[in-house]
Amino acid sequence: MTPSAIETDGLTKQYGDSTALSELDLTVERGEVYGFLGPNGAGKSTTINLLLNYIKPTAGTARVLGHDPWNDVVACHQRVGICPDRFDTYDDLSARRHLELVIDTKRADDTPRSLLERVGLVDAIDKPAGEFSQGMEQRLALAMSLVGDPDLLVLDEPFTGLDPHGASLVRAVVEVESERGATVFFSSHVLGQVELVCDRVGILHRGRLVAEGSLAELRDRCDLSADATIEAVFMQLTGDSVRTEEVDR
Ligand SMILES: Nc1ncnc2c1ncn2[C@@H]1O[C@H](COP(=O)(O)OP(=O)(O)OP(=O)(O)O)[C@@H](O)[C@H]1O
Repeated sequence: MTPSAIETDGLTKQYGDSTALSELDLTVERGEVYGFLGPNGAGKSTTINLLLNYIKPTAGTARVLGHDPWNDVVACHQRVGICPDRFDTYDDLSARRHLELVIDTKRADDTPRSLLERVGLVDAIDKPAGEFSQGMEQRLALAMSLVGDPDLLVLDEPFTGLDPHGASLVRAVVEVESERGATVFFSSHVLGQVELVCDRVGILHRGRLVAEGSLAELRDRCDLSADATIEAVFMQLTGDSVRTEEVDR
């Protein structure tokens, strides 16, 4: 049986007395587009950083494409495309060179030009990244995440800093990747965009997963009408009255 794209069991991260993530049980199936939502400080980046072995858990386990991210990191990263929330470019290197480095590392056969075409950055192919705007850096990071047709794309806040053209382009990339069979897992505060692309969303609040499901399922859970926006669902589930110990799937 093919393992799930992401599976966590009791995943927990403490910083001193403060709990950034508490006993997260999460399963993202292959081919899903999963939106990971939550207010500032909810634990979204902590979860992503744990899954990518950027930080170690205090407790719990995780599997990424069937691999243990802490003991099998090379196998994990080989088939995962990562678009981080903060991306530091090498100022003197061009977009082309950034992509060549990732293509070499992943032993992929993409070309920088074809990747940059997908993110609308081909005109800047030979420009030093130090001259890029924030949105251009974001597009370059997205192009780098697509190298080698990853089985799992992990996008941390992919819509941040993008104009409406850029946001539409990210959605198109997600759709193409999903049609290709890739799993897409992303965090976002841009709820309108999430609504347009996700099969399922999970909502984190104060380090706990408080709800998970399709938008229709979450509307039902919140007793909201069929035309309620994801923002209305989000506001209800992350209000102070929510009982964070309950996870409703
Ligand atoms: N290195 C650290 N040391 C101490 N506390 C940390 C550290 N990193 C994160 N935290 C805390 O962990 C909690 C979760 O942070 P995290 O960055 O995962 O939230 P987030 O949901 O990604 O937030 P945002 O939407 O603002 O990016 C916050 O309370 C944050 O202050």
